[in-house]
Amino acid sequence: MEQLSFFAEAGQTVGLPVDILTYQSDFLAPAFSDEMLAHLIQNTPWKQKVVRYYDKEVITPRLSAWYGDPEQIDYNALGKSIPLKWTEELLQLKERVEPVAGINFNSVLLNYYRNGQDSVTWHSDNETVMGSHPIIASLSFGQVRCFDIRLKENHAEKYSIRLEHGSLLLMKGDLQQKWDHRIAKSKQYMKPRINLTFRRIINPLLHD
Ligand SMILES: O=C(O)CCC(=O)C(=O)O
Ligand SMILES: [Fe+2]
Repeated sequence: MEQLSFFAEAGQTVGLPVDILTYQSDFLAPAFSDEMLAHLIQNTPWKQKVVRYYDKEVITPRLSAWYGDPEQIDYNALGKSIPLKWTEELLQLKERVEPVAGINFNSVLLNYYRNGQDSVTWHSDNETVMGSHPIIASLSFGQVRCFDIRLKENHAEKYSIRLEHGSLLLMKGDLQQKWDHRIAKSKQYMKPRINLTFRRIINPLLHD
């Protein structure tokens, strides 16, 4: 089974299927990204989620936090947990990614991978509350980790992108419908990494 790797060279990502993913390695300046990484690690009320898998309770191998507009959206009615309110820093980042994504986001999920043992398993973000072809903007800070994708119907078709400090990955098109993605564990020494995925929850109450 062959695994292709796409490495960003001077802002160019060779061979990347651009209809589902676009990647910009140097989206945010390194000094700004350093500050943001330290700020987010320090000032986020990180939680380790427990999720039910059939009859088992599984502790997710990473920390997370969920921010959004609790006054605008009835998250409860949509089966989502109530988010924290936007911070200045998160709003600043939201404003940076929106013009590139071409949409406005109303929620962001933060993941904190403390070391190489932290990970997110194969999944797709295909919740109906985001519509069938969501655009999700993903900002990464800290340790470079590999973002793997594989076709749901043919696991042999897979690609990997190294998500760098200050990079922006846009997930779009068929990615959530036809592909799964993950951040695998690593046996190598890994420093902390923070990832932010900006999402647009479709609000039935506002008909948007
Ligand atoms: O950490 C990442 O780059 C991806 C996170 C992710 O897939 C998610 O939060 O749904
Ligand atoms: Fe995801």
